[in-house]
Amino acid sequence: MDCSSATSTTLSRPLLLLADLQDHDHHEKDHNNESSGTTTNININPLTIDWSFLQKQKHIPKDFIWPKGDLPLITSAKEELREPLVDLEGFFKGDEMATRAAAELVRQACSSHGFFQVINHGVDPHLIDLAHQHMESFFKLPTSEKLRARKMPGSPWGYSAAHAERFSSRLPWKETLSFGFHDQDCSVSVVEDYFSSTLGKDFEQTGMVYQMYCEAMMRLSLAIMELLAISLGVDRKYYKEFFEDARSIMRCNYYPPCMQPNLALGTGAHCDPTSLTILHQDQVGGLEVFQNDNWLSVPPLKNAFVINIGDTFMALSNGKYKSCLHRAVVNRYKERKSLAFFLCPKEDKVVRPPHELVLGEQTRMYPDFTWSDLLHFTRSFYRADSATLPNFISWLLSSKKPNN
Ligand SMILES: C=C1C[C@]23C[C@H]1CC[C@H]2[C@]1(C)CCC[C@@](C)(C(=O)O)[C@H]1[C@@H]3C(=O)O
Ligand SMILES: O=C(O)CCC(=O)C(=O)O
Ligand SMILES: [Fe+2]
Repeated sequence: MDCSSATSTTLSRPLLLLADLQDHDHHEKDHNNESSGTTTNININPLTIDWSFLQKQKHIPKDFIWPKGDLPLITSAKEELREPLVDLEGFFKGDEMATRAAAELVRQACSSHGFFQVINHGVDPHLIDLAHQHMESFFKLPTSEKLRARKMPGSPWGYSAAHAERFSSRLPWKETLSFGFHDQDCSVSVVEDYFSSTLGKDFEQTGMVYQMYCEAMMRLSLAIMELLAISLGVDRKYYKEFFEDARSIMRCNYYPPCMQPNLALGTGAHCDPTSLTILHQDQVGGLEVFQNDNWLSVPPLKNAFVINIGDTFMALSNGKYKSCLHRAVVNRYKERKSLAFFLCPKEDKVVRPPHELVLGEQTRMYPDFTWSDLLHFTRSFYRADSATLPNFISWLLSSKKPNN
């Protein structure tokens, strides 16, 4: 995308400042956080946030302050997650010995905390760079331009500033751009169509880049699904076939610098409700994983993808693999960006583990459910956090009770 052309069409930028607006009735009933330190008492305009204005303030608005128990102990130097790098080269070549070695690393990591990293993944490094460049260009646009892609009520896709259109406190210190991906109909490039229809001709190249990026993510996802099946000792096609008509979510995360990083969070502690996340972070650092009762930082590796197990795959593994608890912290000086591809099954597919994992005395850990039920739950009733799945199952079972 030629950024100058994008800015040349920029409308005269209306001064979109924080405005005192009636707080929206969000689906989340927030409890205002009692937090230490002076706060800027500005009502967040749910339609937009002027980050350049925000960053000039000495204190962050109260709605961005998280409860003490959620906050990073900024004073402690973060211990790094010592995570094996799973080399996929041998697996891609069909080398059985290398495949078994990779599967064993995956099994150990996923049985404990659902997180590993992969190298020699086969994704073109230039495509990854392009995806980062276009993400940078988009988030650097004037607010009025970004708002042309803003999430409309009822739609999961589009631009959001701090999810201020959904939540009224514990706002994440981030901007996001989310869109859907599937490759069932080869005649349609869903991502290209999304960018062209939402943002116009100037974003055709961006659409092409993210279409190619999502196609690469899909290929890698299916390869990892085969490796996960091997590591679990089940039919190596089971998960690949389950996800062949996947309807996935692509999300660009942009975390501006924050003047009070010890009071804010870029993304609060959570397990992804989805199945598998393939994340590429820039070189700034800020991703943390909860392991052995500790928050550990994940050092950025340019040639690696972060892979984490989500709630839906935990159910697909009958609880053998753990949904990874993670978060993103922010810092005072450097913006941070990450590309997150969330693999999701087709909405109406019943999430059920392969029979090999439910043999004999092994009971089912979770009832049957569909991804559309879980997605609806996170969009309408429950803000995804570290306990989404158990709360979802309670909600699902109670909604099925005959007297409901
Ligand atoms: C299905 C999804 C919901 C979220 C995006 C994908 C997978 C991760 C989820 C999320 C990032 C978990 C933390 C809270 C959340 C609201 C966020 O900070 O963005 C979640 C996403 C969402 O609901 O939009
Ligand atoms: O930005 C990151 O490093 C993590 C983002 C994340 O966990 C998410 O978007 O689900
Ligand atoms: Fe996540």
